[in-house]
Amino acid sequence: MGTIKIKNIHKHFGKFHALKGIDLTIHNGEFMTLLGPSGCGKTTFLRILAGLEDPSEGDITIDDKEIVCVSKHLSLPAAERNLNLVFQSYALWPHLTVFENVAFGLKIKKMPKETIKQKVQETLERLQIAHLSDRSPGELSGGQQQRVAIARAIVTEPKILLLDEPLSNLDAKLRIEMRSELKRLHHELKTTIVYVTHDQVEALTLSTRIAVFFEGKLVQVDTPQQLYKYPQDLRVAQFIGNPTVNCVEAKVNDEQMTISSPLSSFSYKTKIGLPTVTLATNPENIEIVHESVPGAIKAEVYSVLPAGSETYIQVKVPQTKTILSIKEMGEALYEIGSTVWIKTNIERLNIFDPGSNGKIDIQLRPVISGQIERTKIDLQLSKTFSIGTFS
Ligand SMILES: Nc1ncnc2c1ncn2[C@@H]1O[C@H](COP(=O)(O)OP(=O)(O)OP(=O)(O)O)[C@@H](O)[C@H]1O
Repeated sequence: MGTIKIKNIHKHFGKFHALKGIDLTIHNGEFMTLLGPSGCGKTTFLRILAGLEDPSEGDITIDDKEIVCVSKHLSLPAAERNLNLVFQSYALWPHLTVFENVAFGLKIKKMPKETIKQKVQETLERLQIAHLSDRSPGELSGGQQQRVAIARAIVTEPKILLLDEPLSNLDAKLRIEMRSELKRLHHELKTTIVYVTHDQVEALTLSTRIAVFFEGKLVQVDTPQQLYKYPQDLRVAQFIGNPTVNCVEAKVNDEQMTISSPLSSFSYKTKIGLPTVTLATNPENIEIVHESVPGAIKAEVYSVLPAGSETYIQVKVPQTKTILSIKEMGEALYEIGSTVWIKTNIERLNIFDPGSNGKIDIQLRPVISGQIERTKIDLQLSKTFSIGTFS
């Protein structure tokens, strides 16, 4: 078991309010990633979980056992929390061999020699480093050292594993390799993992859920799929996705219940009460079409970036100078400067209040004019939108 319940955690460093009331439940066996830009408070939060830092306010329980309760002046020492922490810098003991590094925690627990030998051997094999058993850390590559650090953390079978940017010192190829190793390990061990990163691809690929931090606050906790498709905050939308999400300002006409933007124009059912909103959509939700079909907008190809299995295309919407990113699978051949037509899937459009960054949940109605010059246009029929004609 390894369920962590965190209630109303605050952390002040002098006058600086680093964590501002964090509430989060991490379920047993979850791979929970703490994601956010540099300085948002992820590491501080992890250090509080680990017992390396005390919060200024709040409670933490692990499997209903209180480990932190500031009002009762309670904070269990790190060693009594049944968790292990792996740092970004592997922090291996340089004078000990790989075997001795991994065996250390078991020796402290005074396990019999034979049991230690067997457990260490099993763990080294699991991480595919058994052949390096007699080497010292100085004789290992960065990736091998990282595996030793992880082996050392899991050999004692902690309920909870805390990982602080464990892959950030590895090169791009090794990072990808280690990502799948970590995912496989989590699947096999079923340990609760709390993982800190500022790399959104790492978060999306590894996690069962992601907790996104901004400026000391938890902004959204969701599965990677939900977070990517339905960000609840504009900052989350802008942080997740590669290439980054397309954001455009759109004018709201509450009298006519219409929103017009360089991306798409449509009507809605309930008043918004704001003069402008921000529309956000991921690059794969915009399609390049080669003629002026209903709902399409004229644009000019600005750049074409082939990336092997996919192609990133940027287009400029002439009247507005807006540049949009589009992702197409496979090889896409477009001439820079040529005219294309683009069509946005409005079902995959998220709408935000640019003031608060919060998501606006409004019921959208059909595209009323796909073109910047408003011409009479037939509306598309989709399962959620009704048919009609606007002029
Ligand atoms: N001991 C400290 N004293 C004062 N301020 C601190 C201390 N530790 C952290 N901070 C501040 O608290 C904020 C959060 O820091 P933290 O290390 O948790 O951020 P982070 O999200 O992990 O960033 P990064 O990804 O760069 O590691 C930062 O503004 C940092 O400067």
